[in-house]
Amino acid sequence: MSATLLNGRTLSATLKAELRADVQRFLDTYTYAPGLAIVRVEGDAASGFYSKALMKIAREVGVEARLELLPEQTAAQEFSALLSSLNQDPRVHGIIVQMPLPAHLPQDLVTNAIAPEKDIDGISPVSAGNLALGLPGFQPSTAAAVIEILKRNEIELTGKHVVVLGRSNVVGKPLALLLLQQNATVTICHSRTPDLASFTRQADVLVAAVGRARLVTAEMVRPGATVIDVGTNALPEGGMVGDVDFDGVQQVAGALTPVPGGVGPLTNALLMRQCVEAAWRQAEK
Ligand SMILES: NC(=O)C1=CN([C@@H]2O[C@H](COP(=O)(O)OP(=O)(O)OC[C@H]3O[C@@H](n4cnc5c(N)ncnc54)[C@H](OP(=O)(O)O)[C@@H]3O)[C@@H](O)[C@H]2O)C=CC1
Ligand SMILES: Nc1nc(=O)c2c([nH]1)NC[C@@H]1CN(c3ccc(C(=O)N[C@@H](CCC(=O)O)C(=O)O)cc3)C=[N+]21
Repeated sequence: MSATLLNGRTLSATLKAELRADVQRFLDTYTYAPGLAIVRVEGDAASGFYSKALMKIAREVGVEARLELLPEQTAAQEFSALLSSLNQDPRVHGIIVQMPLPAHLPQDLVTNAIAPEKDIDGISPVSAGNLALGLPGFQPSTAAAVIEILKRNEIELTGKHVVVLGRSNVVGKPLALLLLQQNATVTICHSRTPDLASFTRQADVLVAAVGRARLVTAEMVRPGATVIDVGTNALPEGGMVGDVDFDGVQQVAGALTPVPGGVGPLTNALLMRQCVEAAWRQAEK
């Protein structure tokens, strides 16, 4: 047996086409483009790649993006000052702060400093609270991408057992909440979970968001299950693999996302969608 590939690139192209049309409607209505600010503190190589990818997709859909690149040593005060000026800038509708940040910048200071209406990656406590309560607000784009890929491939979630590997604030935890909203039965596993395989083998849908290359092997997957690989792990020998052993797991899974070309491209498209959504909401106020 060989799993159906869930292609994130074609899905991302579809979303981009939808977004271009939406941005055009916005431009026809308001004469200025939706604006995005990408805030990156130097130091983490992977998020450098992510910034470039976001600039590119913004250009493709017509969002006006600017990159605020700060040196690694930036003081907390300076960082807050930048965020508060972006909060007040009427041409900036969405703000994304690239994670991870250097350890000297307190996480709560940063997340609290983003105005909730501009928090398009859903990292602030207000956004997280809205998500937990089922109120409208912005969702972390990676978690939203996982839901989108399942929905657009018509993979049923109601009543299904979804096992999420990883409990981070950007992926695992918000994803579990979104899955509950979709009426799934959700199990969250993490580094202290003993005998991971005993949980993963029960999954109708298995999501890996761990950051360990090829952690999920074929024996851990129930035959026919859907497997979503969020992991992006750079290999020492070059190249990138997911948290799933693709070659082995594709023999048993019913459907599987590749890395690259799976969740990643969709994450970027969904962040852009939330930015355009933020622009509409701010313009209509
Ligand atoms: N494609 C995309 O758009 C994105 C991809 N990513 C990728 O997704 C992966 C996860 O990212 P992120 O959530 O930020 O990572 P974090 O490092 O913040 O969280 C990893 C989670 O995995 C758990 N974990 C670690 N080792 C194991 C193990 N051996 N068994 C079970 N659970 C384990 C940790 O448990 P504990 O809490 O106990 O420490 C933690 O909850 C990374 O590869 C990252 O690069 C991230 C964001 C976007
Ligand atoms: N606030 C915040 N939100 C994030 O969502 C966030 C972040 N910070 N910091 C960095 C990580 C990383 N991340 C990725 C997004 C897309 C790809 C992606 O498009 N990957 C291509 C890889 C292309 C290639 O390298 O070949 C793919 O999977 O096909 C990867 C990684 C989001 N992150």
